[in-house]
Amino acid sequence: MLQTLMESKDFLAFTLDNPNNISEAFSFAISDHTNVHVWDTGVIVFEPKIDLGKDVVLSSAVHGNETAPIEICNRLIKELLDEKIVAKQRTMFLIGNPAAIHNGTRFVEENMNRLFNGAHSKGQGLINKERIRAKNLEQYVDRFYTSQTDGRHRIHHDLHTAIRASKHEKFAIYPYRPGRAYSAEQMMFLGACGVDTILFHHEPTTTFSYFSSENYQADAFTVELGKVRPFGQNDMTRFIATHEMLSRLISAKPLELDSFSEEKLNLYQVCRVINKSYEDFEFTFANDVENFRSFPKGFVLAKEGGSEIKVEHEQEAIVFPISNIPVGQRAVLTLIPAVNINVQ
Ligand SMILES: O=C(O)CCC(=O)N[C@@H](CCC(=O)O)C(=O)O
Ligand SMILES: [Zn+2]
Repeated sequence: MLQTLMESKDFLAFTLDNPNNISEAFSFAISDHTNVHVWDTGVIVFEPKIDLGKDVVLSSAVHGNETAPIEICNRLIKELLDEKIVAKQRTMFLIGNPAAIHNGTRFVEENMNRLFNGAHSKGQGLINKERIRAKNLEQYVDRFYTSQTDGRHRIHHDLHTAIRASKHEKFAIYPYRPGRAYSAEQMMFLGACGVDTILFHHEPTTTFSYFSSENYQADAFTVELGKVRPFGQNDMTRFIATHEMLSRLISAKPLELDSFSEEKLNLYQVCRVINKSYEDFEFTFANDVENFRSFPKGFVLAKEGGSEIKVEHEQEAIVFPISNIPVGQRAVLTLIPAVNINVQ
């Protein structure tokens, strides 16, 4: 297996050749500076012999058809294996759902980004591969973060692309983190990646980024890097800044971040999570309405079960509208401008 990987240095191809598992974990060294461990299919850890105190998780393909993040991560892995860059921070890459990548779909049986923080084992339990994989991914994150002594800086960027086009092309969701201030430095890092818009979530979720944030106090984000496209159709020039900043992060090159100012970013707080309660749920607006489109008070956003769901604030912007989901799941988030955000 090592030979196959090192011939191509293409970890994505290696992962897709082994979509369910690998026969056994393996390790090797890059020159005398980095140990590399492949713990499972889609799971590769770079451990510098001397690191500078950060534990960085970069995950992609939690949704299998969101290809741009997979290409960005695969390029970084290749550059590390080729020694074009040298890791100076412990870094784990996770390719979340290889079977869904093969399928070219968001998921095979169940949306994996609703299965974290233990949700995989609730209800009917570990009944499908996505539930098992979500549980395993949690265990890899746990092993990666807890195998070190305390006091390290834990970071997790869970990289996605959105189904719809967005008024703000790149944006991040900052998971709910009661009692912890939001990090000015992390937000300016995202800004330097071209991610100029942050949504502050207001309640616990079952997403991968919330899992790392809540359980390991990681600076964790769901990062949306643009609109979903199949392999070969991403304009990789749109990700130059993101690639550059992630490369600097893991190789501990100067980040040269701007000082934080609310004016430099678009800051929204989640106002309402609207779940689908009836099978006949439907939006009133068209499929090509962009994320962050704002609607006035009283506007009917959706209809279901004979009633109307209306905008309640002066203006609410919508993000992630989706109606072909199971009853009980999130159909859309509404946003208002963020106020009184505790930033340090
Ligand atoms: O564009 C969409 O409708 C969905 C894009 C996507 O996968 N978003 C994530 C956001 C996770 C979060 O809220 O942190 C998701 O829905 O899982
Ligand atoms: Zn996604």
